[in-house]
Amino acid sequence: MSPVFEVANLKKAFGGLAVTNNVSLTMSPGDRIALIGPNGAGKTTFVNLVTGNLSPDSGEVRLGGELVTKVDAIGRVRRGLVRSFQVTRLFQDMTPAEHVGLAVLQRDGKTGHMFGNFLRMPDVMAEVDDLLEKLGLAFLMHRKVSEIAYGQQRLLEIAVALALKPKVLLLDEPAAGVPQSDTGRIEQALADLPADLAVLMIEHDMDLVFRFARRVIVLASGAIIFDGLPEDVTKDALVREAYLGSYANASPVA
Ligand SMILES: Nc1ncnc2c1ncn2[C@@H]1O[C@H](COP(=O)(O)OP(=O)(O)OP(=O)(O)O)[C@@H](O)[C@H]1O
Repeated sequence: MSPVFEVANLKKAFGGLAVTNNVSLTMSPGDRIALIGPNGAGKTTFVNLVTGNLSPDSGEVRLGGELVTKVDAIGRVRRGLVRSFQVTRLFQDMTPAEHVGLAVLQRDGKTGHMFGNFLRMPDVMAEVDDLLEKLGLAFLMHRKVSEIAYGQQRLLEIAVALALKPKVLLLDEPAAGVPQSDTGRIEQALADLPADLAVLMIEHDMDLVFRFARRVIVLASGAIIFDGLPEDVTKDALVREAYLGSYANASPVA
């Protein structure tokens, strides 16, 4: 299958510190990849570089074969590279329906309607209903974000990302901060993501990594030190050394 996303020899340094050190990877439709690494390994910087929120010092990023290294973040979203919307970027006074509706309009280049009553547009509302229903949020679609639980806000991030119809979805710790009682809903949402979507998830929770990922990439000091199957990652000597044993006792779930 031809790759949907390619990163080649990406480099970024802050001052003298190489934070992204010659990173290359490819993703195909349907991939389920977990990107892990110790604190400060460079995971967030990598995501910022590929989404266009930071400029690399050198290297290339391609989406669907097209070189996008010089394309801005919005242009990359239009081409199908979407990062999960962060809770901190949700508007507390807006409703889930308004968030997802705006994402649908943005995707279709109809932001001129943003201040009209787009919630009366049947085609927009059909998509809003459908997505919020799938994520179990339909019952509170007209409540303010400030009134809904944190776990529901994290599900809303996923709904907003999906409204943009991504080909590649980057998820930054989708269950972080969610009470244990609500993580099942997030995991279900991850399991229900479209089969042909390529997903890369940054995650510290190794139980979630082993349940979600079919491939694991380990970043340490800005470089990829492992790219392979989940069942092999904890056996890898370089990975064990990078974590100094902190994850080495975790075991993959069959
Ligand atoms: N804008 C910046 N200027 C200078 N140094 C930075 C900047 N952004 C990140 N760094 C440094 O780059 C390194 C990698 O940071 P990054 O946030 O990408 O790591 P991470 O793997 O996402 O960490 P964590 O798991 O703790 O979120 C760290 O040493 C960090 O201090």
